[in-house]
Amino acid sequence: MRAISRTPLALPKPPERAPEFGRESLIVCESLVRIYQTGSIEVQALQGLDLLVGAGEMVAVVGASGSGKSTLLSILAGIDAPTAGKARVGEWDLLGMSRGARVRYRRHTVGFVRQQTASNLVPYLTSRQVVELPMTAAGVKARTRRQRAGELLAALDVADCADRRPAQMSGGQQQRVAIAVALANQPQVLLADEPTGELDTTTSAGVFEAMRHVNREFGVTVVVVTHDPEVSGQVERTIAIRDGRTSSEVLRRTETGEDGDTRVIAEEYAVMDRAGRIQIPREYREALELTRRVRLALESDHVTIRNDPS
Ligand SMILES: Nc1ncnc2c1ncn2[C@@H]1O[C@H](COP(=O)(O)OP(=O)(O)OP(=O)(O)O)[C@@H](O)[C@H]1O
Repeated sequence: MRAISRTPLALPKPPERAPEFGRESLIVCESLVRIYQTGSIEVQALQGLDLLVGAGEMVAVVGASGSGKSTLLSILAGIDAPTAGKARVGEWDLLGMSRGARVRYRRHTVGFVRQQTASNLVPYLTSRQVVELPMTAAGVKARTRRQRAGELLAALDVADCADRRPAQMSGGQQQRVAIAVALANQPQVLLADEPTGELDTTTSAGVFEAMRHVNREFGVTVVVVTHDPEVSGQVERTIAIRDGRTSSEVLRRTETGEDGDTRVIAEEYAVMDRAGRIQIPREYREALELTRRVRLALESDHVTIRNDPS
């Protein structure tokens, strides 16, 4: 229950019809719900998550273990289907897809890189062969396949690994080849679930730089789940998920000071859902002893939240 103080303000009239949520975005999740049922136990992995990602963006998704990051990525990858809500990637509505559409979506629109280096590749295939595999499935001609595989391996700095099998490569090289595989059919979106989780810090930085490179070079939109603050600190937008919902976002920009030095400015924002709900961080609530009932007041350019002394 909130007390809303009545400040006499002339409010602008709301538009007659609200614009469609995320109309301009490539990836749109709205009130996304995923419930897993195991026997009589129900787990709500996603509990009304909202997310917008624009074409060409590179974003990191962070959150505690069990917060729903992998579930979100599996849904975006077309591997898992949501229980309710809305999920759209480009033209594709991920809730109502037929089996055939799902195959086409996974083959052409998204590429997926997993954490386990070994599970991204095939032990008996060379890098060139494994990069060609998705193109063969898509009916790409042999000459084009060979040429594109060579270009991708070169772009990811593993051209020298073209004739090697996974066992003959380092973990970092394997993940670079895995990114090349994920990009084989020129997807709009590259999804990576903890792609550097099994790698040491230096190797992980190199693999992450390779993803930034493909984001810039090929314009592919990248969504990367990570636990690594080093990784999330290098993208312009980090989305934090808590209990199956988007809780906050950090935006980073580079600024050049008067001394000519460039520095990164990071600002954290709370995320408001479409119903107007926001989560006030615990330290703010504790500092002002905000408990169940608070006063909201509309000022000319901001809203205040105050403790209700009564
Ligand atoms: N196939 C499944 N069956 C039942 N419950 C599941 C399944 N997959 C995930 N869950 C549950 O859903 C919740 C979210 O899991 P998810 O793997 O998406 O979290 P996460 O943030 O990726 O965690 P981590 O960082 O540990 O990988 C967890 O409580 C998890 O136990």
